[in-house]
This record gives sequence, structure tokens and C-alpha cells, in this order.
Amino acid sequence: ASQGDTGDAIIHADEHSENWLSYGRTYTEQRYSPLDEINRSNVGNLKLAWYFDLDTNRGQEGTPLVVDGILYATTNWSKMKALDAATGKLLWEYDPKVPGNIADKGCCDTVNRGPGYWNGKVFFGTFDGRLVALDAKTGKKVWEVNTIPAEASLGKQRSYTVDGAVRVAKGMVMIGNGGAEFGARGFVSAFDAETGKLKWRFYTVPNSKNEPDHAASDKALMTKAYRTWSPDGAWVRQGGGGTVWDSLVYDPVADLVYLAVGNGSPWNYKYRSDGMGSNLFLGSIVALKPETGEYVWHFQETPMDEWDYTSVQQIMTLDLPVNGEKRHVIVHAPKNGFFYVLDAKTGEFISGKNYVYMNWADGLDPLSGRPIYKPEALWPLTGKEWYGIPGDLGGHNFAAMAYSPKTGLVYIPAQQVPFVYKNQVGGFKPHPDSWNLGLDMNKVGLPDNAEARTAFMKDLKGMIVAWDPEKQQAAWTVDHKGPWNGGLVATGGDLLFQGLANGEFHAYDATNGADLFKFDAQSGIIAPPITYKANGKQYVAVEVGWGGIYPFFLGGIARTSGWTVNHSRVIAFSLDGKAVLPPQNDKGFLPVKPPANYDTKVTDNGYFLFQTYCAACHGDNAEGAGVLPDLRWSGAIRHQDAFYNVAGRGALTAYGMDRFDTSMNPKQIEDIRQFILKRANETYQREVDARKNSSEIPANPTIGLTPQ
Ligand SMILES: O=C(O)c1cc(C(=O)O)c2c(n1)C(=O)C(=O)c1cc(C(=O)O)[nH]c1-2
Ligand SMILES: [Ca+2]
Repeated sequence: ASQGDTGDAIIHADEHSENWLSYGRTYTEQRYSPLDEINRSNVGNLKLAWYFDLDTNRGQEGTPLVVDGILYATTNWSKMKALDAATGKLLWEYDPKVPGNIADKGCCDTVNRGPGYWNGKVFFGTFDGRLVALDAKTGKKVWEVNTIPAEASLGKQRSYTVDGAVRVAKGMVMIGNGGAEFGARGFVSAFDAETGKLKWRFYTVPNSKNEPDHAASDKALMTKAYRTWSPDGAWVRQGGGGTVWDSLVYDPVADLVYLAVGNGSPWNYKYRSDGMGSNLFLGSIVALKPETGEYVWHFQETPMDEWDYTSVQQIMTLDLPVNGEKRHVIVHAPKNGFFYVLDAKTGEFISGKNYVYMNWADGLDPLSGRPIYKPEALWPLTGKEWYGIPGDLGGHNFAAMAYSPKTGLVYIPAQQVPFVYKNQVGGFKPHPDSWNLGLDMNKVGLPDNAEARTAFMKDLKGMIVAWDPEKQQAAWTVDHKGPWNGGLVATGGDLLFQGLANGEFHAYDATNGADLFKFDAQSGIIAPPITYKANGKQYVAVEVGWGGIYPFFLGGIARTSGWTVNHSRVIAFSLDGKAVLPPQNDKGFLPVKPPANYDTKVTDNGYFLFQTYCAACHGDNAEGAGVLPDLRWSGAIRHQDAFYNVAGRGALTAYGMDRFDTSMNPKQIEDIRQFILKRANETYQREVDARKNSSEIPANPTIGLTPQ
């Protein structure tokens, strides 16, 4: 089959090094650019060339594309901006008008990871499940489809959101979705790039009745997957999970599409599948035929997932010597902490080694690649609390890794964030408008005693791991202040670029990690940089904007990665840039003395409800991290009616704050307010004192914490 002009250009990207045509630059997803005008000898003189302020001050995770001098960036709330790549001037913009009240239908901020390009059109997914095709020159809509079929969206617990980057190959646009924290059955759809007509759909977990869905996945699910699930676990009502919310790759060498499949729904393996079976295709890579979506092979990295160990992380292909023979392989660093090398054509396990510290397995079986589980890590089966490393955010999350064929190293934006897993008390009980994990929501936050909390904070780490895929060992590492830093790009100038959680943008020497350049971008960076040429000059660009699940959920503790307040922008650098950012705003969320009285009889219940319904956006234990309002200092907590207007009746739905009177009664919402008042009182003085430090982060965040 013909690849068409765009496919050829993506495959032969080095002949078009001025452009960035696909999410990972080429179908290999190596994020390597041969451009070398900016290199180790001159990067110290890199200057800001332009900046473009965004109208969405939430997490920005997008990889922009560059096609012939135009930069296409998707932003939070699924908006698209087309900018002049040399000047940052806005050429056109498109807002699909995602309704604000659905922000809480997704787990992890209303982010968008990027557009796709094919034959004069740009494509992107929207948080409410649509796929939009625009004319790349004018920004006019060509077609739009709803990617969520009616049979998948039935019922309150089916909560689908689309925030992943689309991939385009062979004239078709492919997209998955998220939702496994709520209740979802994952699938990927492929649409004709010209018309938007559905070509095929592949579900990643079985039909609960083992009936055909009349989808490309029917045979594989009915013959291979169904028997790896219990017939009547909670998955039957909760969808089973397996969402493909990030990586989804076409490989022109093997002529296969690879799906990177996510975690179980609910997480709790005992409730989900009665503690039985490996639960295919959770935590797997699944290979399909591009034309039909027909199953070819799968490799399951985390059988019986119960830790949110998604395998959705970026799938990269490269040619690697294995026992003296060059092989076309997939390299993969999923959440579970192991670095896998698989044969791309067959899925055969070649090797695997942990790229970060882990405490849940004693390595991989050398033949099958299956993890050798530590029995105490299987928390739904032991019934005991489990302090897991990696935790639910993984040793590596969506931040894209890069590979340099010059150094032979894979650069992983890695991290360590522990998580406490414990069974939901009294069996599985789903809540509408909330995460439904089968976990004790009183435990999902940080440990509540000072000692355990201090230990938890010591365990927080962020770093670049420069990994040698042939030797399966780290060549070197660069340590950051804390977790949740941006993705990476590697260049022919022997450079690595990365933005950090503390708002700094850096260039490192790709051979040894030496820090060669630093720029203060004023807001945490979680997106991956790109590099391109416009008018013959090399630029490096990145989306700036702190957010995503780490600051949302971990709240105050996430400030220890280096506290910034969200000011979202696209910024671009060149060697002769002359732009200057405006002076930085004050850090927001100054503590305001709260009313002194609250009802201690209801604050425990308020804590439980807060952790169940509010913490995933407003921060563990009601401490914010600089993106969404820190409720402790909000005017809305000062009066029962004011709080009910927002939390109950939805006064701020247009801004992303859903109404909760459908899931909680007024008394429950009032209990939450009483709990926030308690937290505001407990932490007020600590936060006032912290504003006297230069970091404005409390020296000891455990002060002012009363045991629950
Ligand atoms: O299971 C899912 O369906 C799902 C979806 C998403 C998402 O759509 O962003 C995330 C996750 N899981 C997840 O586990 C995770 O750590 C995560 C981080 C982020 C982010 O953008 O900050 N999204 C997601
Ligand atoms: Ca997940």
C-alpha cells in the first residue's frame, strides 16, 4: 500500500529535518532530530526567540507539530493554535468548546498531548471524546466524529475522555481514550483521514458476556482474552479498563500498529476479577494489522495489574544489536519500572531490567519476561496495606523519552513516587463522579503520621536515566529536585533538552549529562520539547504549564519539585533570539486567615469525602500545588451557602468545576467544608511562615498535621 506523501515524509524525516511531522517526530518515536546548528559549543548562548501566551492556565502536555514554517500546538481544554514557527504570531486558532463540567470525568487534568498531520489536514482529539479534522492552512473544520460509540458510553460509570495525541498512518487517523480510574472498557478506533469514516475498532478487554462487538477485536478477545478473567468480577460492570490513553504507534518496518494498553478497572484485582487470571490485555503491548485492526501478537508486561501499572507509555522502535545480530526492536519503559526490549515483528521477549528502584518484583523471568512477584506486593490478596514503588504514577509516565543513534542511549524522564494501596472497606462500592478503584480512599493520600510522611517525602525523586538498551544498564543519571519533569528531545548537536517541574528549561550534553544551559520559564514544564527550522534557522520550542495528575492529586507535596504558579505559554529559542518574558507574577494562593471555628464531629467524614471526590484536583488533604484554587484560602469556604453554590449547584462549571449535588447530599458537602476549614486552621501559620523562605515551600510540611 502507498504511504502517500505525508507518510513518506514522516518515514524519511531526516530529509525534511526542518519539520516535525508526527508526535515522536518519526514513526520510530525516537524524538531524535539530526539538526546541529545548536550544539554543545554554542548552546550556552541560546536565547528566547518568541513566546505565545495561552488562554488555558492548566497543565500543558502537547508536542507541537511543525509543517513548512507553521507550528501546530494543542493546549489544555483541547484547543488548537497555529503559530508562525519563526515569530510565534498567531495564524489561526480553533476551540472545540469542550464543556467545563466534564473536567472531573477524566482523572488527570484536561490536558491534550498533541495533533497529527496528514495531507493538508491537522487532527486532534477533544476531552469530550471527539476527533476533529481541520484544514491546516485555514483552520476551517473539515470533519468531526464522536469516537465513543453509544454501547461504550452506557451507564454512569463509563467515563471516557480523550487527551492522547492522535497518530496518522496509511491515510487513517488512530485515537484511544482514558477513563480506567472511573469505569471504562478501553478501545482504539481508526478513521479515514479524508472522510472521518470509521475503518476499524479494537477493544482491549473482553466483552463481559463474551459476545461479539462486531469489532476487529472479536476473535482475539473471545479466543484468548475472555478466559483470563473471572466470569463475574466487578469488571463486568466497570468495563475492565485497558484504556489506550497515550502511546499508539504505526511501525512501517514491521507494518504493524502497536497499542500500549493501560490498567485495570477497578484497580483492585480481587474485586475486579475475583483474584483470578492474568486479565488480558491489561498492561500489555498489542500488535495489529494496520488495514483491518486484526490481532497479530501481544506481550503482557503486568499480568493481574493492581497498581495502575499501565503499559501506555511511549513505544519506541530502533535497530539494536542482540547477540551480534541487528534486530528491529521495541524498547519500552512502562510505569512498572522495567525496561523491555521486544522483537517488533513477533513480540518475542528479548530482555528486561529495572530502570528505577522497585520493590514489587524480584526481576523478570528470563524466558517469558513475566515479573517475579513479591507475595506481599499482591495487596488485594494479602488484605494488607502495600507501600509500592513505583506507585500509581509509575517510574515513567507520559513524559516522552528520547533516543540518540549517536550515543546509542535511551533518555528516560524517570521518577519515584510511592503509593499506599489498601482494599476498600466492605467490598467494592462505586461512587458516581469519583474515582472507583476498589481502594480505601482514606489511604490514597500521603501517610498521615509525621514520621511516615517524612519518609514518603524522602522517597520522592525525579531524574533523567540515560539507559543503554544493549547492556540493559544506566550509563549515567541527572538528578532533579523532585518528580514530574518534562519529556526529552535528543539532537544531532549532541544535546538533550528538557523542561523541569521547577520552571527551568535546560540543555544537557547527550554524552554525559553535563548541564549546559538554563532558562527560567516561570512555570513548571511537563511537555516534551521539539526542534525544527524556520527560514533556515534552528529553533527549540516547548509548551510551558504546570499541571497533570501529580500536582493535582499530591497537592502541597508536589511543590517540593520547585513551586511555580501556572502561566501557560509556548516558548521558542534560537541562537540569536531577542525576546524577554514579562516579569513573573507573584505566587498566587497567599494564605488568608480562615474562620477559627469548625465542627470536629464531622471532619473525619469530610476528609473521607474530600479524598473521594475532591483530592484528585484540589490536592491531597486539601493542600493545592499552584494550578487549581487552593481551597484553604478560598472565599467560598467562609459560608455554607457560598460553598454549596460552587460545590453543589455548579456556579463554576464553565471553569471546570463540576456540580456534586447529584453525587452528594447537602450535609455531605457541608462536611467537606468543615474539613477544609480544619485544614486551613491547621496549616495557616505554617504557610505564612513559609512565605518567608525564598522557595515559599514549608520547610517541614508535616507541621500542622493532626492524625486522622
Ligand atoms: O487509566 C486511564 O484511563 C488513565 C488515563 C489518563 C489520562 O487520560 O490522562 C492517565 C492515567 N490513566 C494514569 O494512570 C496516569 O498516571 C496519568 C497521568 C496523566 C497526566 O496527564 O498527568 N494522565 C493519566
Ligand atoms: Ca490509569
